[in-house]
Amino acid sequence: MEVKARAPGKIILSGEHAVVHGSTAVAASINLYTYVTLRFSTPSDDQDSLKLVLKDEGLEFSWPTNRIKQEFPESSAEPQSPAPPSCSVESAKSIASLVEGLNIPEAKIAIASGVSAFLWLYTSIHGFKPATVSFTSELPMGSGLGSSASFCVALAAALLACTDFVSLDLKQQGWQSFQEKQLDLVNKWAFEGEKIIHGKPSGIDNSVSAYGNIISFKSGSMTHMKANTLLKMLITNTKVGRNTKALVAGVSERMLRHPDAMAFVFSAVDSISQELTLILQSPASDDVLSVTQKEEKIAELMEMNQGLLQSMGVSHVTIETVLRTTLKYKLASKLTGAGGGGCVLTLLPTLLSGFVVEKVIAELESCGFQCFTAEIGGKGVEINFEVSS
Ligand SMILES: Nc1ncnc2c1ncn2[C@@H]1O[C@H](COP(=O)(O)OP(=O)(O)OP(=O)(O)O)[C@@H](O)[C@H]1O
Ligand SMILES: C[C@@](O)(CCO)CC(=O)[O-]
Ligand SMILES: [Mg+2]
Repeated sequence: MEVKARAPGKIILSGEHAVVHGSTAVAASINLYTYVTLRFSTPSDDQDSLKLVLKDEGLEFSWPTNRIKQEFPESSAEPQSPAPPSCSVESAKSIASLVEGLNIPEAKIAIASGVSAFLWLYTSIHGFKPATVSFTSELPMGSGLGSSASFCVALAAALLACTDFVSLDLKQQGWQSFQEKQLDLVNKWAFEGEKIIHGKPSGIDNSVSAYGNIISFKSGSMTHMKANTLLKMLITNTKVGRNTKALVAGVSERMLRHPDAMAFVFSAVDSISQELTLILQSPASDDVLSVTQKEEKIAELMEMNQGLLQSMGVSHVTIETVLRTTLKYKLASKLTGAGGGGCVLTLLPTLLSGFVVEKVIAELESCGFQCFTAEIGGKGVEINFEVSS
């Protein structure tokens, strides 16, 4: 049996980091995906191992099923429960031992946390069943666009689609969506994977990757919004690599050093995200004046949020360069995702001429950055049972 899943990346319009500490954040899916293909081995394959293929990295890993059984003697080849367990200290040790033997090249060592999340989700759902699981992604990894969450959501979706916990139409052609209850399950499992990669995720990234659209998220509860206001964002990748786990830990340390001041920062971010939620939920309008007024408010909220992100210590010299460059064209920008490098959003107002957009992009790209646009607020994770020839 072969199944494919794809899960989108995301942009955070407001509230990253503060959301980890209970503030509201607003995020939207983007039309860049991580794809996974899962194929269980058949007796004729004569394959008694679990294979992981990371196509973009040119990496392939394999674990004999006996080796997995040795680390997880309690696991079975059939899924035991629909509810995701959290990775215990014992299981984390077993996973570390399975990852240690892989000899991941030093330059690609960041991949180890993704491999660990893979092993945890796979063995928790399908035990030691032999299979080949391949990934490819349109998202730049570790750049603030939710590559880790889309990796976990796509994987959880493909794994659960092959269990009795989720019923899908195996004969339907092309991509199909999950029902709400099934999405809840996929999202819960993906969150466990994100915990392995991030340490302390808020859950916003996996939620927006699972459900799609635009969501306003606070302490695990969310309001789903359709994109009433058509937002056009330029995404600039500074190409400075960073790691969400370390950045989230850095903000928590600052919180411990300055609890009162940071509580005000988080509270200000909460107000910004709530105001943004109201703007995005307000009825769509064809009237140019009201569209422009909305965009001006959104631009100002983005600038205020960026200032607060700076005070959390998660900006970066390259992010500041993007901010300065876009400000020359009177355009508002903010970092998106964990910051520390990665991607920056710039609001492109409806009335902005294509000529100006081209000039901004040219100037940003002359600094060595990479610019692109993406569609915002599309579908979440989907599944496909078509067997490719
Ligand atoms: N396609 C993939 N294959 C393997 N591992 C992946 C893949 N995508 C993401 N990962 C794992 O996720 C890590 C990047 O996650 P991280 O949370 O730091 O960045 P991000 O998710 O891209 O950005 P943000 O969390 O700010 O949105 C990678 O180092 C790797 O371990
Ligand atoms: C930095 C953070 O707020 C967003 C990363 O995309 C972390 C999280 O919410 O899990
Ligand atoms: Mg991430």
